Amino acid sequence: MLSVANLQAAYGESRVLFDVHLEIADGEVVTLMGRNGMGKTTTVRCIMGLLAPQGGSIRFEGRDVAGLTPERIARLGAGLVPEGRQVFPTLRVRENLVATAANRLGRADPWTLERVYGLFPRLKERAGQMAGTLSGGEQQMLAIGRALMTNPRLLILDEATEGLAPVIRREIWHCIEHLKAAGQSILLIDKNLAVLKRLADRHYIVEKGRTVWTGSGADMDRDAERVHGYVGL
Ligand SMILES: Nc1ncnc2c1ncn2[C@@H]1O[C@H](COP(=O)(O)OP(=O)(O)OP(=O)(O)O)[C@@H](O)[C@H]1O
Repeated sequence: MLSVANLQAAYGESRVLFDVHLEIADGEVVTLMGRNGMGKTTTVRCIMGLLAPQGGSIRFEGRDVAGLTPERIARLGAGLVPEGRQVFPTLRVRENLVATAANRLGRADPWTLERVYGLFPRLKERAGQMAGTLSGGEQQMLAIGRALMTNPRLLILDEATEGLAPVIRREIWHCIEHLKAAGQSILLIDKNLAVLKRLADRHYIVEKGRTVWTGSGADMDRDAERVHGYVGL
């Protein structure tokens, strides 16, 4: 469903991505790992159309999407949970969720408010609360719920659990497991190697703007020293 090859990108004069590649098939959960500043968010920004790539290709659902607007790419079925959540702070929880509902046509089982509340009962309890007053973990749940309301074919989570309390992290991981079991394709960025290894089908590691390693969790165990070096453990 997603195929990124030889992706190159820059901020002004400063080249950041040199050769990133990654593939996600239907229903797969794939991770993108690497130390801070190695190019994970920039890769996501290119996939979502938030930054125009300087070279390489990005194919999503069989189409070349490099250079399309973020709106077009979102409509093709890419849903992003951005780093830092970015919920609408002055809208209520319920309003945040309905504000982005889309892509329902032709979906056998579209996401609804009730389904999101079923996944995250805390959001139901706080449906009338301003999103800006939620805890960090609740905001992350809301950001995930908001992305799901667009019925994405591919859900992308940038820093899925960063800065969250352990109990909330567990809830987020549980939710991702649930989505995976339901066949949702997911691109996951996070630093929790142990959980990612268990949860994801395959992994990609970027180092200074290049994909330097790819493999399964079992490959990771076999190649532990190199992998730990790349992810900074
Ligand atoms: N808006 C920007 N303007 C200039 N340089 C940027 C900008 N955003 C990111 N960079 C630089 O691009 C490089 C890659 O950053 P990116 O955010 O993609 O890394 P990352 O792997 O997602 O890291 P982190 O885990 O810290 O988010 C870094 O050197 C960063 O300083």
